[in-house]
Amino acid sequence: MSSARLPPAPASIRARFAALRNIGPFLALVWQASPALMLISMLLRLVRAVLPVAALWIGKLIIDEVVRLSALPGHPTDLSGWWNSHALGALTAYVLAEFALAILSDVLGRVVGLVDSLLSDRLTMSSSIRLMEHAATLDLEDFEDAGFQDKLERARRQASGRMTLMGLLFTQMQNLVTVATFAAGLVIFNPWLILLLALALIPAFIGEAHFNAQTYALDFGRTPERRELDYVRQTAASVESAKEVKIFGLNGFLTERYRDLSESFYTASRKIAQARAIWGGVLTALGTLGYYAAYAWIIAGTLAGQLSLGDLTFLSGSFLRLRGLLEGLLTSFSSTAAQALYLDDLFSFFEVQPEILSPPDALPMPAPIRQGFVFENVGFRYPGAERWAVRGLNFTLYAGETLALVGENGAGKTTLVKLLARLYDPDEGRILLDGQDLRNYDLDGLRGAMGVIFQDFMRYNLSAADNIAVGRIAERDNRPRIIDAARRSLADQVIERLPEGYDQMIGKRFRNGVELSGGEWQKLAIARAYMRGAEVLILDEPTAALDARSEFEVFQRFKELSAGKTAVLISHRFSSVRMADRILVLADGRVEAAGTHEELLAQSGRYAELFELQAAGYR
Ligand SMILES: Nc1ncnc2c1ncn2[C@@H]1O[C@H](COP(=O)(O)OP(=O)(O)OP(=O)(O)O)[C@@H](O)[C@H]1O
Repeated sequence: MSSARLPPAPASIRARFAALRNIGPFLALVWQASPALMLISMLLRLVRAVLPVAALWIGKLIIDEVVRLSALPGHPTDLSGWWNSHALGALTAYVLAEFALAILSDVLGRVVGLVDSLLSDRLTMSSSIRLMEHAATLDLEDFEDAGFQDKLERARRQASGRMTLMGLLFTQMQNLVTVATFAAGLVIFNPWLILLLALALIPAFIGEAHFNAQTYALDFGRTPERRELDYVRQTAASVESAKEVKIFGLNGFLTERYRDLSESFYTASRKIAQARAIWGGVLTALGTLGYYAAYAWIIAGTLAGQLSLGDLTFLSGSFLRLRGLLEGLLTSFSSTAAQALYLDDLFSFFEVQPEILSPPDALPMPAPIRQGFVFENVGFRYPGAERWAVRGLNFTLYAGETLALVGENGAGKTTLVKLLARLYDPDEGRILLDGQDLRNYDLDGLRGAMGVIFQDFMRYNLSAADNIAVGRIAERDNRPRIIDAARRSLADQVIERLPEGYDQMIGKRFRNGVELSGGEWQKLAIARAYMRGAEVLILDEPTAALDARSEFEVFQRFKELSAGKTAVLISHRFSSVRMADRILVLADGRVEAAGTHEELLAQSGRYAELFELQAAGYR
């Protein structure tokens, strides 16, 4: 939790400009989201960019024409007189043109808004999908790492929340073109004035850049706390936690924790906001000074007769707009750099690469498996852990046998299963499958041939049918296969009682969802193993909540139905374990003993001791 362990936040202004390198890849991302929309947005903005200078120029022509007409000797004094004089042709044309420009600008504004919002939706969608797709390729080890979780969290926020960057960039490009057109007009009168204006704005720009960097550093350094904040808020009010929160009266504790965390957030960001407001005010005043110096020059020029009244309005209008535009450009340039820093998170997430991969010339998964799996001196330590979870593990899982794993909590049973499914690779030794290292096989093929139901299996808030179909999602529409799997795992009896049967939404998260008991959930989960139809079936204690009769039946069927398949089952109930062909007793990450139920009892070791303990409980 300490922020001291975090890498230093890139708060310097140099780092912020370095982050601008992300703009290119970002625009590529926008382009991939929808080339057509991006092109339309750019073109429309280009047209919109030149409209302000055109409108101002026509305004100047109108004023000069009015001044010229009113200076004509013996000119009419009322509107009908003017109308009949036929002298208003040019003026009428100017006014109509100005009107048409105003309408065009409004219409373009709306269309650009629409196109941008569509494009931004597509961008959110495509980057979220890319994020999900990339996350799916990464290792389990990555997900169990807190630093990775922080990175994922920041990338997720970037994918959905930071899409303002797109609008910001596009508007900046449009404003740049507008600035160029105004500047081109002004350069004719006096180029030094533009320089004056630009110089006056630089301090405000540096100020903005500085405070944006501080805000980012704050956000960056506090990602772990923010995750905790979200976690506390969710725990205080979620279906999963409501029971315990009520019974243990945790509400006050959680609210207090939330308050403490968010108070410190608030204090830190208030400090930055206050400093930004004060400094921003002072530095902007400098910019205003530059503007009025230029304004004074224009007025003096008009009084001296060097500039017409139309020139005066055009120039002062241009200056006013230019000042606003330059100020906007400089500050938004700085916030673009800030947003680009956040992009670092997204792109650096995309750079994380999985380590558990298929080799280039991967072996196909053998079907059927002929010899089985051989663990040769296998050792594994979880990342960052001091203790070995398993070490010096030597045993064979023969093809076609049903092997039970027993051992006390933390003995390494689940770890062994994770190694078998290559969710992790061993740090020492190797696992052979039919004589070849497991790492030489095609990873998708290997995982596809395994059906593992973990003790902490997922409770999907999906329909009953889909909860089973996840075992082999490609067969989701194969209802007979789903029903068959349910029958084998005894889940059919649970589903029969649901008001909408297989189409019943399960879980309390969505409307019309029905909650199941722990044991009923387990029967659904076990059906996934049958749905999978895999060659290697592994049940890692997903039966703990089943009543004694159900567990007996489930394992009895499991034994029958997995005939000819390689199967591993983990259970703390000896009545189930004894059905296995062979039993491995694990202790402290090693195989302590192996044999059939009878053989192990005869050895009078840990197995016999644990069996006796359980049996005594029933006498
Ligand atoms: N993700 C993890 N990160 C770090 N250590 C872990 C992780 N999972 C398990 N361990 C550690 O590895 C050891 C073996 O755990 P494992 O889950 O394999 O035990 P188990 O025999 O399945 O226990 P149980 O009967 O309680 O399910 C334990 O000491 C545990 O603390």
